[in-house]
Amino acid sequence: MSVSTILNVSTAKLEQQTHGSPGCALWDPLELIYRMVFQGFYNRIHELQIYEKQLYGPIYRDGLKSVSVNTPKLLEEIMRNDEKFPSRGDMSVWKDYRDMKGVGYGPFTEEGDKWYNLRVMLNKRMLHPKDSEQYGEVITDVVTDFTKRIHYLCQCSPTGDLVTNMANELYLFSLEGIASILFETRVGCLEKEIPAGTHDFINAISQMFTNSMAVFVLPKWSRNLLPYWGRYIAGWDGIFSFSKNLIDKKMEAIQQCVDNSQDVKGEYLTYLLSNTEMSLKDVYGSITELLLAGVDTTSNTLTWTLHLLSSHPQIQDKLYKEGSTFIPADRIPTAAEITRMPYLRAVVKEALRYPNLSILSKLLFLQTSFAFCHYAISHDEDTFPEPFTFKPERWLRDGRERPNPFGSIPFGFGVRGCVGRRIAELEMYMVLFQLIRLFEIKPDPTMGKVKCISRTVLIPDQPVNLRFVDRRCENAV
Ligand code: HEM
Repeated sequence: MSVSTILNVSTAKLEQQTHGSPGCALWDPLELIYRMVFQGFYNRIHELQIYEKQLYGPIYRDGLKSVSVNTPKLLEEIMRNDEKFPSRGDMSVWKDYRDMKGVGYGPFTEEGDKWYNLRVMLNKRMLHPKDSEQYGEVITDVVTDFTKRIHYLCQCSPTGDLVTNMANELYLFSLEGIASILFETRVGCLEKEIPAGTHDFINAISQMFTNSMAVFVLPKWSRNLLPYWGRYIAGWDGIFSFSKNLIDKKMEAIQQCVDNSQDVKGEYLTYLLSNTEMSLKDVYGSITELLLAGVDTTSNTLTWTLHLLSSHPQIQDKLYKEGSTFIPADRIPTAAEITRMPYLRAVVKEALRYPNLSILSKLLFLQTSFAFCHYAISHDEDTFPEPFTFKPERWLRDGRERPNPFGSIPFGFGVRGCVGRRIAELEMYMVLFQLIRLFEIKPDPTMGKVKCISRTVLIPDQPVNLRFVDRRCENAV
């Protein structure tokens, strides 16, 4: 059955048509529990998608009553019919905190025309490919500090070149990067001693996320009986108080300039704070949600990319050669230059497809809840020959046939797509360029084979350690 057929029938008709017709299974919620618990798919949701595709075909009604879609063509057909105000699934537990404390909504929690108006303002200076160029210098400073930290960590390691738990280091890098753009100030994540306020903020984010699943699944009446809700609220309190403090400081600085008749200079936060259509409450809500969206996503992608590069030395070599050809060794590339490096772009695009950050997304469309199985889609054999091989070349624009773009949409698509895409890409290109220029990255021989496990995103099943062999020492030998 094609998606257009589905879009043209009512939900009731869909029930009839999917029940028992070939390729369209309507399976029981109990089957889902069986798959998760007894077949062990609990932390391998991505593999479950491939398994179900083989069983039920490209489109079927799943045990949660959503219509699951798992080919690029069908995904494209639905996405291109998207509504003006697409809905982001259930964000009620995030909204509960904001309603309770009278805090503003941001792009994740806002809906309908309010969401649309917010996005119109947030997109400016962020979403256009050229917009990220203004953040080049800020990111270069963060990258420079990060490479110093890598040198320092290597020196502290017994072999002189090992960094353990890269995900943790890249989390600090991503938080410092996005915070320095959003707050227009550094927050000290890459210092040897992380400042206490920043440390508390990192703990608050972790506390909020750790308790959110329990808060989401447990009934509301249990909130005052069990500890999760209290911890979840305390997490959010810590997150908002950190953001508010930095935004208020910026506001004071702007006010001082205005009082002294000086020009107000600044970037994103200054623009939002000076925007008369945005209340201070909107700014607190939006900046906080942008911040949360921009840390794990970027750091997880970087962890996978570096792991893949360490296990594919030929690809790493090509990347190094591209960098040396494009930019002289004594110069750091500008944001405009780095976004023009085809192989670097292809490596990041392939890393975003291959372990695949976002495995599942939901969309409510014409009263039908769709579940897009991104892992199955981005491993579709017709679109990606050898889908389980890391092959950046498939994305090069050198005359070869390129895959259907809907085969991999790591940043989403359309008006509700990722607002931070250009910033994330710039951060990733910059830090990868510098790391590959300075080091040859090798796997830690004591580690076993790294597999993917599914949480909200796909993460490695063990801490990823890497060896950073200084290219200057190598060349000297
Ligand atoms: C590798 C890094 C990143 C990836 C893979 C990623 C991916 C995504 C995806 C898949 C969505 C959902 C899109 C949809 O529903 O169609 C999204 C939404 C969003 N992202 Fe990102 N993101 C990344 C980095 C960032 C950064 C750095 C920021 C902040 C500057 C950010 C801010 C947001 C926001 C605010 C939304 C919600 C948009 C809305 O609902 O209007 N993301 N992102």
